Amino acid sequence: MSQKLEKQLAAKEAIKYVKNGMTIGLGTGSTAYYMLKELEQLVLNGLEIIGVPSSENTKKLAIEMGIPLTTLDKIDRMDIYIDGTDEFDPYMQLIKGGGGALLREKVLAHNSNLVIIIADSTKEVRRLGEFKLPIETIPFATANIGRLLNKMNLHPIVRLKDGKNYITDEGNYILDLNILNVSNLSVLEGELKQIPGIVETGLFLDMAHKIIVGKGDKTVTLSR
Ligand SMILES: O=C[C@H](O)[C@H](O)[C@H](O)COP(=O)(O)O
Repeated sequence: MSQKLEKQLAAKEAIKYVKNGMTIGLGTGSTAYYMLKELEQLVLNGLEIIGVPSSENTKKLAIEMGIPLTTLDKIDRMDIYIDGTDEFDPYMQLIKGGGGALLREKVLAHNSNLVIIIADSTKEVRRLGEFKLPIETIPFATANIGRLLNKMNLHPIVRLKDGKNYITDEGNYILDLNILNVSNLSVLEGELKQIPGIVETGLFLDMAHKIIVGKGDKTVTLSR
């Protein structure tokens, strides 16, 4: 079964949690795209929901699909947040940010009553870290932070796009870190968040309430 079908199945399952009148945080990426397609259909069929997009890209797609939108400054909390992930482990911990949207995604997930992660089966790992950990840094401090993280053996790589620094929706840069040798990820999260100029990390620890995984022609749901 293809990854595409597994993503679609996971998205269809996640959408079952969406009810009339809900406010929904809309994730970013190729898996979240299928969730948007499901919502597009529900909205066409008369369901009344409001989405809060986690990126300019998702905002554009949602507008094209006719999904009503609002912004975080106009609401208190979201009923549900639905998004993909780059990796998840058996303890439901995640690495996100492969698409560079980690900062707004983490803000929305933090402000949602139910966080549902959708994934194809390739995203499942025994231990996080095959995928490099993205962190978002302010341009002013990125080179300095890079040198510091090198000394911490995290081998930072500045993310590029078309030969230039990749720029996030918040105008920041991304460093991708090798965390394979890190034994305690919550300690690492604390250390990174204490470095001025690091705005956010792609470690989503204890944030996912459900992970819906497409596996072949079925889905498996992990719940916290
Ligand atoms: O920044 C991007 C997000 O964290 C995505 O949810 C993540 O990269 C997974 O993307 P995809 O569903 O395309 O694999």
